[in-house]
Amino acid sequence: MTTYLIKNARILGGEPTDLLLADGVVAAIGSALDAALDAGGAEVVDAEGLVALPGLVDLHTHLREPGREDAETVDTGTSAAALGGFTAVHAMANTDPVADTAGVVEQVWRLGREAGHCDVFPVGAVTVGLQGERLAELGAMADSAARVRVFSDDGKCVSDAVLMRRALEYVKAFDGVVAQHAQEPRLTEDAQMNEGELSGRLGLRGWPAVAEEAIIARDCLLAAHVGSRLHVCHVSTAGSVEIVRWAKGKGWNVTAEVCPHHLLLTDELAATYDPIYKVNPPLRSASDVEALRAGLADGTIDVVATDHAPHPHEDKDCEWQAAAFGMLGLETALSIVQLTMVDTGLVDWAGVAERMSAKPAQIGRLSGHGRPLAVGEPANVVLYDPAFSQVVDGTGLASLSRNTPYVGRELPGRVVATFLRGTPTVLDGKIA
Ligand SMILES: NC(=O)N[C@@H](CC(=O)O)C(=O)O
Ligand SMILES: [Zn+2]
Ligand SMILES: [Zn+2]
Repeated sequence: MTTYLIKNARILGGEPTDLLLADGVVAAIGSALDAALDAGGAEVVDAEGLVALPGLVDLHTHLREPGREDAETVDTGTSAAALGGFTAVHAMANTDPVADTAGVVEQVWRLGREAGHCDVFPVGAVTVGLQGERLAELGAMADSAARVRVFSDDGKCVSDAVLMRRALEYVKAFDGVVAQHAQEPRLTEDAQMNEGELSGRLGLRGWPAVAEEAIIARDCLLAAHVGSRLHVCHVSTAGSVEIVRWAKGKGWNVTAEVCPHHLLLTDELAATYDPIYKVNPPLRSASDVEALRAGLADGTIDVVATDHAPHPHEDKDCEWQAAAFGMLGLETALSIVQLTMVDTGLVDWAGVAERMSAKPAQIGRLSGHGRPLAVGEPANVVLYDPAFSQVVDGTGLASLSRNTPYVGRELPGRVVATFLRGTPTVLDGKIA
């Protein structure tokens, strides 16, 4: 196994130092590590000007395999993840077949290992076939080789309160968590965009904030009632932030995520009628964006999760109403977080590491990820150039799909290298 000597990296944005990666761990940190070169030899990586972060962990990725390999595969999706600085992703269960059995989650987990770009932790469905009728075999998925700890019907809401309660109760046995896609179905029938003055003007059916907030409030109460762990997917409104803040204030075991696109983009983009901006939950108002940034900065929202949702062009290049919900996220996540949270002074690089590595790993109960960059820890490392800037053209993506909403935008930053347990998955900004 090759040893890597990373020269002059700024760990969490601090002073330049060297890191020696050997045998899968961070073997040494400091200056004068060149002795490693003389003894045995090491590959040198020049990290002058680069920030070193612990490998990023995504709690919310759609890899589409099995079933929609025309949109993404485990191989292409995890390539995109590595290029985005991720060393672990949680693969959502809304595949075909649905990941609602030990067999399917083990298949996805194995495909991740074979691809080798990052660790894949399958999310198990809460209900059989995401149908919201009866609980899936949560225990068998937890006990499988895939060791599932996160359960979600994402794409659909577990709207039945009794089922949600049972799921919350059940996952306690193995310290699991239910990740809820908070969308009250009756309030969002045929909903197309954020409900407001603009949806009326554009003639697109509105998606009211209360449809999200009502489910979050209910689920916080349910989680408290049964003493279980709730995670709220893709929080998108100021009111949702308030409810999560309230639940945390009560000491309840509730965590929440926000997506990069909800930290940057607003519902005004729907006026283009370009379905590239169609996403679930919808882009909201500028004041929601502000509240989401503030909530992420003060810790009310625990993590950034991409909700990377690839769709082939025939499902996106069509009329707004007919188009699929969802946008790509893995390859641009860190840049969007730099733009919206770091360059605005809301969080520093240590804060980014907390929200994109440590906390998501903790919520997913991953032991080998989200660890600090310290001697003896797994060598999961991202080298990132925050001074870089580029206009996104969208052609060089590793994802099989092309539905990124950032084409034509100037974004800061670039992932230069990613290491998974000491082995590079990305070098010079390319798959290693
Ligand atoms: N976010 C989306 O707009 N779409 C997701 C489903 C989801 O995350 O709810 C998808 O699977 O395409
Ligand atoms: Zn969702
Ligand atoms: Zn999703």
